[in-house]
Amino acid sequence: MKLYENQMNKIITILFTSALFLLSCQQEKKKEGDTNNQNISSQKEESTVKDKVQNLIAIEELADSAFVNLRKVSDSFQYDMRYATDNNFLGQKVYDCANCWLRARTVKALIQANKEFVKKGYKIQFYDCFRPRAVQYKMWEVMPDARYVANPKSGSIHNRGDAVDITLVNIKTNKALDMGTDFDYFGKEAHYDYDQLPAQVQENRKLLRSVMEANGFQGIRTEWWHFSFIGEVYPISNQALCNE
Ligand SMILES: C[C@@H](N)C(=O)N[C@H](C)C(=O)O
Ligand SMILES: [Zn+2]
Repeated sequence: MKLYENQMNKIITILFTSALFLLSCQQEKKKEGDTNNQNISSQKEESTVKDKVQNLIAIEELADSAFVNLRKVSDSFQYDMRYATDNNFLGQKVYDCANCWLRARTVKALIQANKEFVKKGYKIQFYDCFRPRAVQYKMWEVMPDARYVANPKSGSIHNRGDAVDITLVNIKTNKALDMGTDFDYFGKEAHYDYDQLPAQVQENRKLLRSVMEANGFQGIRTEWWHFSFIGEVYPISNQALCNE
């Protein structure tokens, strides 16, 4: 009887130990699986980031006069391309595509300016970049006043790919800073030197202008949003807005 009990105990112990062993093997396999899944998903994330960086054009390698689609070079900017909508002073959509085309030298300077804004918690939002001359003619028909629209006969710096209409956006709230008027408000309140505005608005305008000037741009007195890159005046271009 004693012998039988001993043998039964041995069998139970062996069965129990084997069960434990099998269980721990299964858990180990599951852990391995989890780690593999984690590795695969982090590899995926890494390659998405890499693809993003690799897909961007290296601006440093381009000639200053080359035309660049800003979205292909950097993802650090924001866009509200008004002429590709009907929310503008013309009351109609005059661009088929909301691309921001500019000369490479202007893009380089904008990237530097934006880095300074980002350090302060803001980033550039574009209203307009390169503008076809045909649109300049349409604008002049509606607003034939050189304080607000450049005469299409001589052409705007926008038509040459070296001017931008911009504001600043708070990175945390994604809201545009208060500049006192909307973009393309053609009146004295939009003049850079108009001083009947809250101190904060005047500070916002100053911040925008000081960083842009420090990076090679020149503003105009009558529009707080307009900046031209200072340098050789390049010819008027026929760059197509809808190119990739
Ligand atoms: C129309 C306005 N956004 C603008 O850019 N005006 C300047 C003076 C221009 O046409 O060059
Ligand atoms: Zn402008």
